[in-house]
Amino acid sequence: MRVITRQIDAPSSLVPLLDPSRPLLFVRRGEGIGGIGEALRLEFSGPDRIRDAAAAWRRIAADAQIDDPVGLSGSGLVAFGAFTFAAGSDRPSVLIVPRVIVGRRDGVGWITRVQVDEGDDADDRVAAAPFGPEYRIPLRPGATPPDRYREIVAEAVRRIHAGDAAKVVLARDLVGHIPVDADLRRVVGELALGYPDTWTFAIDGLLGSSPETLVRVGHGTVTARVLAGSAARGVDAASDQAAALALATSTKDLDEHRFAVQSVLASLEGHVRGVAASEVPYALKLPNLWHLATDVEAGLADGSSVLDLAAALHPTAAIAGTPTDAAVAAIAELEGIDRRRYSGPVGWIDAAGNGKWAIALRSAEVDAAGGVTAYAGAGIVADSDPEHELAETRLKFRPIVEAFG
Ligand SMILES: C=C(O[C@@H]1C=C(C(=O)O)C=C[C@H]1O)C(=O)O
Repeated sequence: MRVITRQIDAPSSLVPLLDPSRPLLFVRRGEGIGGIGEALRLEFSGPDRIRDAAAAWRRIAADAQIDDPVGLSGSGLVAFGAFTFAAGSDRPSVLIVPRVIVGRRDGVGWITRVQVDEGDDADDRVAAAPFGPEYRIPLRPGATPPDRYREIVAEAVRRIHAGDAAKVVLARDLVGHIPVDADLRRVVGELALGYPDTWTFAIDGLLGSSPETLVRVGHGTVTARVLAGSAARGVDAASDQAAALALATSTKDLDEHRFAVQSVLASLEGHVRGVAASEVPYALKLPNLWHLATDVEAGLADGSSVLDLAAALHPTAAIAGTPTDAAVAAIAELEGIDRRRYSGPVGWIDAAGNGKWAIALRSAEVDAAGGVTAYAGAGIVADSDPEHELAETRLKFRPIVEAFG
């Protein structure tokens, strides 16, 4: 592959530049990268899907000729990726190298062109195209309707009391249908506008706005943002403060959160040095929710790429549970849905192994026939209440329900 990056005037928004039916995007606060076309697409499956992708990418990156005078996070050769939550999903996990990548960071814009074969002329006209017709679709209960969700939460609580696991994250689904040729940039644009502090992504039909950073690597530094423990926002300033305070002092939520932080620290062990994480989590404010959050920072110790670390981290206790094997088995048995790429790693990696990966939450998968499946879940612990957990999933669906509606 020959890869050439050049500086351009920073585009005010990347979304209008993308392909309406196959947008590729990873942004936060208006900064990040978008992709057009596919120069290379690799698919992975099975228990080693992330590790296999990390190894394949190392070989591809080593062979590429890269001319990148811009040198910012996301410039040069980049692959976007989305991985399934489960090893046995019927969906593939993918790495996609676009033909053209556009980026924006610190007021600087750039364009990267990727040439695969000699004489292969990338169509380099990148222009904003007007959005297609408006559409608004409802998302309705899917394979796991609310009644069933209450039942499986109650069953998980019973199993936790019986000692099978300490925490199990259970999700349910909503389904809908968009018109043929619907412009997916509309949904992505809504998400980016409504949830600017989250990672807004669009990769291979997986669209969403996730507040949770699985892992980031850059300049030899590794960071993660662990979320677990949630509460509804208050209706006014006083009740909102009270909700945040109640969350930050709730034993149930602090327990749930501790499991998630411990799983991240244990997975990073051996790969990092000098780990810094706060003793107590803070309350992270989103438009729809409060979350307990812990930011983790460390130095990279072993030359791992961001995908190597994603492979080590996935699935964290934030989206699977504790202990991992028992939680994953309980999820497969109780949920009765294929999570596909929901709660899997989603993000990008560059030729040096740096990159940014989020956990695909607050998201939906759009298939080729226009079928939409959205997922949201909640961490179940010993004193979880089914009605409360159901209400929490409703709040977590809000970004995606509103973006499609
Ligand atoms: C499982 C989801 O979110 C995860 C579970 C949380 C919780 O149980 O409190 C909070 C944030 C995420 O780690 C989801 O959004 O679907």
